[in-house]
Parts: sequence; structure tokens; C-alpha cells
Amino acid sequence: MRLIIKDKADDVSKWAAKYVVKRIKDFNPGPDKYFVLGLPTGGTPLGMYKYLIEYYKAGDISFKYVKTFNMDEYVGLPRNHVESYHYYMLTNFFAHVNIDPKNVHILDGNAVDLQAECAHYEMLIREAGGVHLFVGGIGPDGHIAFNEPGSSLVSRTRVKTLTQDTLEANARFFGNDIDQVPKQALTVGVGTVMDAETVMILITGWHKALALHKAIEKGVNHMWTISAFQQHPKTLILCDELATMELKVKTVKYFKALDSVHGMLIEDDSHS
Ligand SMILES: N[C@@H]1[C@@H](O)[C@H](O)[C@@H](COP(=O)(O)O)O[C@@H]1O
Repeated sequence: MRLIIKDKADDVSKWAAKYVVKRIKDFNPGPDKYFVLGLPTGGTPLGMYKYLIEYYKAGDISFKYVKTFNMDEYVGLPRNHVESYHYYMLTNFFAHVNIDPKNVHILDGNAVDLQAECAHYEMLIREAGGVHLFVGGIGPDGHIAFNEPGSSLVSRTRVKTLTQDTLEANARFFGNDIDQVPKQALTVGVGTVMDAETVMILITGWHKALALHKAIEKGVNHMWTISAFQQHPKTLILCDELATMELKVKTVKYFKALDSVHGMLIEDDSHS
């Protein structure tokens, strides 16, 4: 695991976008060779999408041969609802880049048979050859996608009932009215994300500090599902200073000393 500590949330966003660009470019995708990218929603990745759009508009990256798989979607929220993840992805990213809509995959929270929808999603990921890079965020309770505390660490895509913590955290998107937050979601499983070649998790803000501590300084535990990635061969955790508040000083010092090594992961990129 690599812990990459940047000063501010905006630095995290820029680094994440540069890393995505570098991975796609290094892969050199084409009509017979698509780069498969897993994507999150939430407030944290908004800056990354903003930079990716900027780099696309500057002509530095193309999404023509990229397939995407989103992490999750609410159950029962109309697709055009402003808080649906379909709407989020379209307005914050897809509408601004050259991705072919047929290469975009987002779980359908309005499917008649939700379990069949989840099984189909797993099949689509397999058919695409697996995810090269899964970008994720976490909730303050350490959940990845919507894998709430207590989720199986080998779980696959499925229906999940949201915890009170998550309903409260997400009420801000629904006029601070917790009753408006959908109670269930479809989500990729922890195991689904674990299968990705590389996982990059973005964690910013002091309210995520305890989760980061549990993620990397404590044991693997299904009550903090992000901790499963201690057993992933290639996970990058990208955080800001605020999120390090609960870490040991020696953890922070060790990883900050690796800054130049981490810089090599995005080098050859022309942006500054
Ligand atoms: N299902 C999403 C997660 O995928 C996301 O990581 C989390 C954190 O969101 P934010 O970045 O807004 O804190 O929110 C939701 O629970």
C-alpha cells in the first residue's frame, strides 16, 4: 500500500487526475484494447473530475477507448433526479469528455429485478476483462462504495441497506431531510473492487481522519470495510493533511518522506 499525503484537498484532486491520465496513456488504449476505469461519486472526487475535464479539453487525454464502471447507485431514485449517481456522472464528467455512452456502466437502481441487475453488472465487468484502475472514496465510517460496516470483505455487487450514519452523511444532498435519502442502494462489493488491478482511494477532510486511521493502522475488519485493501497488492491511498489527524506521527513522516518516489508515479505528465 502507498499512502500519498498532499497538503490540500485540491492537491489530492489534481494528483488523482494526473494518475488517471498517466495510467490511461501508459496503457495506450485502442479499438481492440480498452482501458477499464472504476469510478466513484460523492463530494470528494468532484475536483478530480474537474481536472480530468480540463486535461481532456487541453487535448492531453482521450476517453474514446475507455470503459467505465461506477461503484454504486441509489435504489428507486429516478435516473434524472439531481441526486442520482447517473445524473451526477453525466453532469460532472461524462457530458464534458469524449466517452462513448455505450462504454459507460452505472448500476440501474430502478431495475425490476435488482439481484439480476447486480449479477449482470459483475458479468459486464468480467466481459470487459476486469477493472484496471478502480478509483474510490469512503464514508466517515470507512465504507467503500456502499459497503457499510459489517459487509462481507469478499462481497460482490448486490443490494445494500444503508446505515443511519450514511443516511445522515448524505442527507445534505437531500435538503438536509434524512427521510428523502433512499434507504437502499446497489453497490459493487468489496471483493469486486479488490479484483481491480490498482485501487486508488481519495480521503480528504478531518471527518475522515478516524476512518483513515482504521484503514491503515488497525487490522483488517469488516466494520471498516476500507481496511480490506491492506490485502490488495496495489492500493494507493491519497489523502490531505486534515485526514491524517488520527495517524501516528511516524506513519505520516514515513510516507511523506516518500514524496519524490510518489512523484514518479505521475511523472512525464506535462501538467503542473
Ligand atoms: N456511496 C458513496 C461513496 O462511494 C462515497 O465514497 C461516500 C463519501 O462521499 P463524500 O466524498 O461526499 O464524502 O459517499 C457515498 O456513501
